[in-house]
Amino acid sequence: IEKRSDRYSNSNFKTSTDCLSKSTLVVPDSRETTAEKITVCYIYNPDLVERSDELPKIPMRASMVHSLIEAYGLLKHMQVISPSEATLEDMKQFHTEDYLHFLGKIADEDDENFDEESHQYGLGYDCPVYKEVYKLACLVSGATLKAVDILISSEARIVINWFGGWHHAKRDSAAGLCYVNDIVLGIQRLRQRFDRVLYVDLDLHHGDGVEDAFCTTNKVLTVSVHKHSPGFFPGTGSVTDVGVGKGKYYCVNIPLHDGIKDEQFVPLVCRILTHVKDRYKPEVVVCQCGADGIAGDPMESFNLTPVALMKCIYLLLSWNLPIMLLGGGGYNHANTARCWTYITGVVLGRKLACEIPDHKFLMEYGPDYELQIEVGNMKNHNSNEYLQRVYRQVTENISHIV
Ligand SMILES: O=C(CCc1ccccc1NC(=O)c1cccc(C(F)(F)F)c1)NO
Ligand SMILES: [Zn+2]
Repeated sequence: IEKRSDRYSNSNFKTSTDCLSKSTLVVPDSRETTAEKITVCYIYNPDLVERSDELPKIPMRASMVHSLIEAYGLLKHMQVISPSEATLEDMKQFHTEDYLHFLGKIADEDDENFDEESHQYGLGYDCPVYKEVYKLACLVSGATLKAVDILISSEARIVINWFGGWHHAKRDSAAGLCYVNDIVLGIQRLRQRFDRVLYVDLDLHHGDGVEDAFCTTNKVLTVSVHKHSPGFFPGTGSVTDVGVGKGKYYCVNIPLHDGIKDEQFVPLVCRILTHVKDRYKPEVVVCQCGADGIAGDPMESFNLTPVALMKCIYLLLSWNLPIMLLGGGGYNHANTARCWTYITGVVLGRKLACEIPDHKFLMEYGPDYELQIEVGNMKNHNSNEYLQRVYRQVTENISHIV
């Protein structure tokens, strides 16, 4: 029986010239083990995907992610769990009644123009108003809450919800394409069972909605690594942003500039996460795996490959704590599907073929039709001196964690 500490142990962390990139993690094919002892739950149902497909700015992305995971034959190695919709009561644990009622009103009344009211709830250009938005909010929140229930009941210790991770939403408004903050709702519920929650945000953007929700408490430690440049959304998340009151030093921000590559990103993030683990001793981990920092994303910011995200997640998995993996940004839909499918494969300890298998969306993966993503070659504005300075400031902040 393969133990989790074996599957994700560093000794297993072999790199090899696999198709994904020159240094790729190759874990022993789990067929070698007599039986998979590690249960991985995958949150999915057709409604959740259909509604997520309707999200403005990422049309059909959810279907592409799920279809690629299915095409690689990974569903049979996971417990596929169908979530129910969150209730108004569930969402009121974070969001205001006014905001939720407004979302609900959009669904009920027809083409009444909500223009003036919309803006006070952050709806409009960045977060377009659309009829089914309340339904989406219930499904997405329900999915993450279901994932949390699985961790709380110890049914599994690894749960994946690629349809969640909407880290910008505020208690009384939508923001940055996020209509409901499923992550905050999930962490609030985790706190009913776990004393110390670690939140890690790997998305290109600062996880401001989650940080704001927990910046005054030491019961949730948020770590966000993100692009931090003048005028880049949301603009928060500087290294001096450490939290307030009892939460002071329990917000960790790793601000980066354009062009960072795996080789700089992985050591910086993994060293910081290791310091955080040693000092904070979290009991459960939530990781937002936004893929808009991957090379080829229209955000055109970072030069990461999926291997970078995978190596950070692999470190988190090696801690042998209950963990929830969530989606997030990612606007090159094929690359986002490639990234999250690759991560799903690694979590399962399965090597994936380089060739994208034939499936409904195969044409989206041309012209190479490969799982690998070419390393980006945008100019790197992160000097080693800059990264050293950030690392020193962050570790100095972390040293105050008791
Ligand atoms: O990815 C995000 C939110 C990104 C965002 C924040 C605020 C306003 C708009 C956006 N999203 C975009 O700008 C966006 C979304 C989809 C596709 C594009 C594209 F133009 F880069 F393709 C851009 N958070 O993790
Ligand atoms: Zn993002």
